[in-house]
Amino acid sequence: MGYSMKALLALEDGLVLSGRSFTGSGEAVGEVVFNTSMTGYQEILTDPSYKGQIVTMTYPMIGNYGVNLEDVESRGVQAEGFIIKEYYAYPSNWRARGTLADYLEASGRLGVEGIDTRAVTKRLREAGAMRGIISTLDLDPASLVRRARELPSMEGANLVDLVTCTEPYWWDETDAGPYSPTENLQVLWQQRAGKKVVLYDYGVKFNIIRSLKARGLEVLVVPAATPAAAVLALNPDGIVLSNGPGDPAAVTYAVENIRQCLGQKPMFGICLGHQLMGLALGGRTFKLKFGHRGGNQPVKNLLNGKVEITSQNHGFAVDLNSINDPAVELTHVNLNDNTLEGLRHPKLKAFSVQYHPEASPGPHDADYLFDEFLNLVE
Ligand SMILES: NC(=O)CC[C@H](N)C(=O)O
Repeated sequence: MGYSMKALLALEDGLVLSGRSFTGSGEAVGEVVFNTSMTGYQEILTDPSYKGQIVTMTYPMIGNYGVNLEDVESRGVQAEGFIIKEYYAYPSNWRARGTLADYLEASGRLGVEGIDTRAVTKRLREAGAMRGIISTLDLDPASLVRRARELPSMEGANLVDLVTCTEPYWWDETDAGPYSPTENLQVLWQQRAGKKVVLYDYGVKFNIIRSLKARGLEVLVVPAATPAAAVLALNPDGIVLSNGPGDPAAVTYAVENIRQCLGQKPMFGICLGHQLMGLALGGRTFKLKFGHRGGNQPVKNLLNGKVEITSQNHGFAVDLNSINDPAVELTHVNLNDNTLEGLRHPKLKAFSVQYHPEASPGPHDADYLFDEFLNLVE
């Protein structure tokens, strides 16, 4: 609060806009993407799928309800930086434990306000997602644009390795970490009874795990590179493939593990997990122009004709025409651009969706997918 330090935003196409830091001095680099959610900034900032990205919000005022202890989707802020129109520094909410500015600053993340984020969004919609920089340290527009152009592309980037857990752990709401590293997988597995599923952590949002737990499933979270053989040796009741950052095609070891698990156990993939399942089924992924991020994406369920309003955050997609296996059914399609939103392989008891049934933030229309997974498990 009280900061009025000048900050610049530069995009690789040469656009440079001037704003102010609301978190002190700093800099962030990454792919600049827009999110159309009206609320939920804390869930968005802590979603590991935003690794490598600077997020801008189309909603014009951010910070009004502060930050709290519950609305976290991982153990910290994951987005590289945050760009908003107007920061509101005096939170009003009974759950608030602090301000967004302090939260970002404590994580070493730069937040910039005073940017016409709708203009930025229009630019990204026209040109596609772009690499960019926000900075209070380098205020030379030409230098910033040059540096933005030198950043690595999101295409081909394996960012899963940066966000997956390092050791397997059982999820408890009260203790999302630190993870207990000592047990081997088999010993850990025996610690719990009941229906147990393994969740491959590619950068999981906590609400996926909470949604599984709410249905009575025990969830063992395992590092992304855990070999399929080690997972199958546990004889789990099901396998969940989480969301995560970066280019799915770059996570080749995950595709191979999923291929080995398919048909062995019921499987459910979400977002990156869906893309990886698509690849494992022989499909292809590609980068969308500017992606889908927000809580208002209309998706048609082709099995029952119903339209769901969904929560989304992705820049890549599975090519609808790339899966030749006739046993694979397309189950969901995006009504804005007709891209693939869901598929299933009934014989293999596997299904996946590109969007986020766990919401957080966003509508709960697609919550039923967790029930469908529970049915497969049972
Ligand atoms: N939320 C996710 O899992 C994102 C998947 C992938 N990183 C994408 O951008 O498409």
